[in-house]
Amino acid sequence: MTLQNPPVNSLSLDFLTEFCSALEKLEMDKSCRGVILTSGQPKVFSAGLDIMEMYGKSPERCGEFWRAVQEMWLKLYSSNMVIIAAINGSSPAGGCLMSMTCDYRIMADNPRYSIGLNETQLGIVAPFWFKETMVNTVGHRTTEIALQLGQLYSPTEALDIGLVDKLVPEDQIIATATQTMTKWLAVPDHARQITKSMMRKPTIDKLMSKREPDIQNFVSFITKDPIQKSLGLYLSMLKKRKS
Ligand SMILES: CCCCCCCCCCCC/C=C/CC(=O)SCCNC(=O)CCNC(=O)[C@H](O)C(C)(C)COP(=O)(O)OP(=O)(O)OC[C@H]1O[C@@H](n2cnc3c(N)ncnc32)[C@H](O)[C@@H]1OP(=O)(O)O
Repeated sequence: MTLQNPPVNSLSLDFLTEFCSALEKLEMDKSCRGVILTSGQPKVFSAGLDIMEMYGKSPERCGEFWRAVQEMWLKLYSSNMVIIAAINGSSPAGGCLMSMTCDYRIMADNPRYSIGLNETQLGIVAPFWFKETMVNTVGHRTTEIALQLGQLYSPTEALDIGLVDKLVPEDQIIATATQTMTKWLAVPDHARQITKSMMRKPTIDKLMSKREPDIQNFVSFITKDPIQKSLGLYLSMLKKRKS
């Protein structure tokens, strides 16, 4: 699957809805056992959640958006397919979350790229299921540091902490992902799927049982004046950086 939402594959409500529907089709297609997730945009895997969806929007619209973010995470994290992230660009925040739901992460070895959960840098807080996905990936202590600082890691640093599994030159990323897929698909599906579910079920069940309160929390948090102000400042910083 190639992410195509120019310019930076930000995860808008429309994009998330389309992504989930495409993933569901593949999930139901018994001939499809694995997916390589990559970006069709230069330099960026995904810029994370579309900040415009969280800025100046009505509570109803924010709720709808958050349900779509949850759905994307649930579909990816609980997928029966092998999902390999071919991270061919920067992957902050929601982009990092998306990568962490995959079974294996291969990143382009380019020091200009970065990956991590940088929410605190925007004045917002990564929800518990973002946090738990990171704990499940890199462990508790590393997550504690990463989340409080809102740290973005270079590919080499990300490899060091186990946030990605392999670095390769960018032009070899799909070939490496394909070779890796062959290895993963050599394992009998049922045994691998039950094992994957055993590892991830507690985190998935936790969100499933708290979906509605999690939406309420998000809406009440994101629509608060100081949070809106932080997001506004962050947006203007992003725009200014260009000029
Ligand atoms: C008890 C406590 C309870 C607590 C409850 C908590 C519940 C609430 C939790 C709330 C959590 C919300 C979670 C959010 C997670 C997210 O994903 S937030 C998004 C974070 N993303 C970022 O910080 C990335 C920002 N972007 C960049 O760093 C760069 O754009 C890039 C490195 C990805 C790419 O750089 P470059 O190629 O140089 O492109 P740019 O020129 O910067 O960008 C082009 C264009 O796109 C716009 N843009 C970039 N990112 C985003 C985005 N995420 N959303 C929307 N738009 C984006 C950028 O402004 C440029 O626009 P213009 O061309 O200038 O119009």
